[in-house]
Amino acid sequence: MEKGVAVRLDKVSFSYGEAPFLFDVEFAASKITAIMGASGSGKSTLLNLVAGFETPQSGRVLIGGADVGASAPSARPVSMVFQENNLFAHLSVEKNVGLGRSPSLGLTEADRAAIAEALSRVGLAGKEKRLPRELSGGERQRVALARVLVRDRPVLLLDEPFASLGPSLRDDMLDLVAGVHAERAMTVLFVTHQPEDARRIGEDMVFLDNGRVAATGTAADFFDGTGPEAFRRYIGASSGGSRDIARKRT
Ligand SMILES: Nc1ncnc2c1ncn2[C@@H]1O[C@H](COP(=O)(O)OP(=O)(O)OP(=O)(O)O)[C@@H](O)[C@H]1O
Repeated sequence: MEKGVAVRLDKVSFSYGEAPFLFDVEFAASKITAIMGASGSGKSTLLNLVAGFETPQSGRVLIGGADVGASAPSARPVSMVFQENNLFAHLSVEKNVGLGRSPSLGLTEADRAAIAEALSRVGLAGKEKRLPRELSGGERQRVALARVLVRDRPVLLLDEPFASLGPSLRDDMLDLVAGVHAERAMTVLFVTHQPEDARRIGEDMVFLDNGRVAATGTAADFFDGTGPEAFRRYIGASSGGSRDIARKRT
């Protein structure tokens, strides 16, 4: 099983035609880093640059020290889970997970065993033959996580994967991610709007503002009240202050 690897954006510049983004940041190997920032600050763009869905205008994306600039998304050592639309509607749960092993679904016995194990790990044993529409929103995200497990890449990109789920289900899913992370030690980049989610599983924090990295540090530092001023202002504005966040968890 592969261990996590550091992810570095080395002076990566990018633009959709308007205000430019400039990312110069390293995500530590085998850690869960929560990425926060106001809407439009560039969180999804940063993940898309790592995944290879967008191409830097200059600078380099390094994964485990290797420049992945020339690699297509499928060749990069990453898997990604989005807020929704992770699954193919016409394929069963089992096949959606199988795509993590083989894009053509040419599955070996060993692949099938890995798929069954992954589905069991995320609590979906017995639902292999269902179609995505026959699942709840939370179950669909479990299928996406099972696919991450069989894909077994050292970097996991999560783009608000549980944002549409209710709070208690969200906590269950976060605990599942934390459990999988404890087993696999992948490097996780976790985009979230929810300070309590970042606090629950985040070890490190990256705070974006206006297309740039405005602050980095440990989650403990960010949330104990001494974190960066810009971050305190952000969570103060979005959720009524950091002390409320501490309380919400208890
Ligand atoms: N495909 C695109 N074409 C043009 N502009 C885009 C595109 N995708 C994003 N943008 C713009 O780039 C900026 C950053 O978008 P991005 O999705 O990275 O922000 P975000 O921090 O993830 O926001 P949110 O929290 O709302 O998801 C926004 O101003 C957005 O409008």
